Amino acid sequence: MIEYKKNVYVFDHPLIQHKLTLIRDKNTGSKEFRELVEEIAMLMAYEVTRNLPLKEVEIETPVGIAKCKVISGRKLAIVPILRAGLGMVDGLLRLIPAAKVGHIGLYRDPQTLKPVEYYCKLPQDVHERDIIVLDPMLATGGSASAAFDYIKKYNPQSLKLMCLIAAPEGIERLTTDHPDVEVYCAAVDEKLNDHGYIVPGLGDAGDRLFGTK
Ligand SMILES: O=P(O)(O)OC[C@H]1O[C@H](OP(=O)(O)OP(=O)(O)O)[C@H](O)[C@@H]1O
Ligand SMILES: O=c1cc[nH]c(=O)[nH]1
Ligand SMILES: [Mg+2]
Repeated sequence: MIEYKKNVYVFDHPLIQHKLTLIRDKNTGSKEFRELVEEIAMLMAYEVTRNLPLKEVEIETPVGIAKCKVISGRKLAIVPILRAGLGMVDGLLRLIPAAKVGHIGLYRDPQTLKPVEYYCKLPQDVHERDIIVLDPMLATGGSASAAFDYIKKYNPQSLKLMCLIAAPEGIERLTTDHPDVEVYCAAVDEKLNDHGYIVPGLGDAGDRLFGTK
């Protein structure tokens, strides 16, 4: 894991990088794209949960008593930004099946590039939870910033963003608006184009996941 700047980390694990290359390819179809996004999210979850606190417990094996470790009562919630964030949810739930799932519906207006909110539903006890927001693309950063504005009203324990590809512009915006949020991504690309798309990126993540367009 590389520290890109304070609170921004890039996962350089070979499996993550290999799978990211496959989803960037314009010839990768929706079925394979979906499977790969889920797999990358699962691999990223493995790294993101590295510092979860453990506590000691005693259990009885068939042979004797063992002092072992279990995760000590941290409560997690994952919050995909619709639509594209949905593609990452199952990857996280495979490793953290007890996590609650909130949803934030935002789409980016193609003209203004500003996020438009259309749905929000979070777990009731957000204030007790560590939150991981999921969205494959951090472009201008407007959508992620709006999502954290919303979630912060509920005073969660901590905030993380997991994305696949980030633009430098999005990182700048998010770390300025929300310096307390830890950002995890698999790549920081070159720039945004005139339509606010990440270059070289992977295109429109939502459309590629769901086969729209
Ligand atoms: O950083 P930003 O400039 O805000 O752009 C990133 C947002 O754009 C995409 O969503 P989109 O608006 O395409 O909606 P969709 O997921 O429904 O396709 C993407 O999934 C992010 O949510
Ligand atoms: O490159 C981009 C930018 C925003 N949303 C996407 O899906 N892709
Ligand atoms: Mg989209």
